[in-house]
Amino acid sequence: MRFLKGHGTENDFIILPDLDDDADLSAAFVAKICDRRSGIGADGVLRVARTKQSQEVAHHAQSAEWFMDYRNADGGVAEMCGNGVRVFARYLIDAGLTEAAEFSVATRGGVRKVRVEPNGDITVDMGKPVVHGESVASVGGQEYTGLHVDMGNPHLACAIGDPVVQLDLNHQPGFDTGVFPTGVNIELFNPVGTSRAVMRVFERGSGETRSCGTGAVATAVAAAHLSGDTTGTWTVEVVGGTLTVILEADTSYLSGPAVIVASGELMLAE
Ligand SMILES: N[C@@H](CCC[C@H](N)C(=O)O)C(=O)O
Repeated sequence: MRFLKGHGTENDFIILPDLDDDADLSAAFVAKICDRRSGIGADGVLRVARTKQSQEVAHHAQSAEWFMDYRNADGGVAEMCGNGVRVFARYLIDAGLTEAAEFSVATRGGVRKVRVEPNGDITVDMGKPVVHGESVASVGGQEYTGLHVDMGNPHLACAIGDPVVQLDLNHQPGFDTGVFPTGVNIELFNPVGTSRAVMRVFERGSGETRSCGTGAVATAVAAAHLSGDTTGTWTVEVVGGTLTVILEADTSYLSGPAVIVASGELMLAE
């Protein structure tokens, strides 16, 4: 099986072109190839399939030719991945599977519009974030209150006073399983002024990653919320780089770099 490797602000993915939707990826196989010692190593897998041939999203075939089938590093399925969509778009362009500068990608969380910027960055229309209220995460014995934001996938974005660089994110943070029965992506951030945040993230199914696109938007929403705002432009600094988030009344945008760094033949079998 052919694979490629790419990343968006160091949120890294294995890309599996499966254009006719023939592969049946097991969770164990995904976990095996994402293992950083015995596999290729990645935060997740982006399987590329034709929307019309993928039963679970075939109803989106009129709006988007390609389906991003996203899997976390533990093999679990997720609805959306913001950096994943950007890297997926970069792959479609590089592989000549699309020639347009603006196109749509189908995900389990809905159809996402993508645009290539003149500087090569890729912007995704992430849709309208849905704010559900507050909940609590616990990290290293400390409890942090945050905002529950739905970006197609679940997030708890917590503004904290302690410097995020000092957090130990080697272990699963605690969270309210009554509020998040299928797990949650937890962002911890330090607001800097009125339009910047420094963020770390512990992703559902992948552990601490160096960036998370849906998490960056959730962080911008939570940061804006602190000052009673719902719109504005935010710079979100993650461990692996910098993302720009624009919050509008009806939608949100995520922008940043996305690159393909390698391709090869996978020797590991299902
Ligand atoms: N890294 C992603 C989010 C990937 C999915 C997430 N771990 C989940 O389970 O919801 C991003 O860039 O948004």
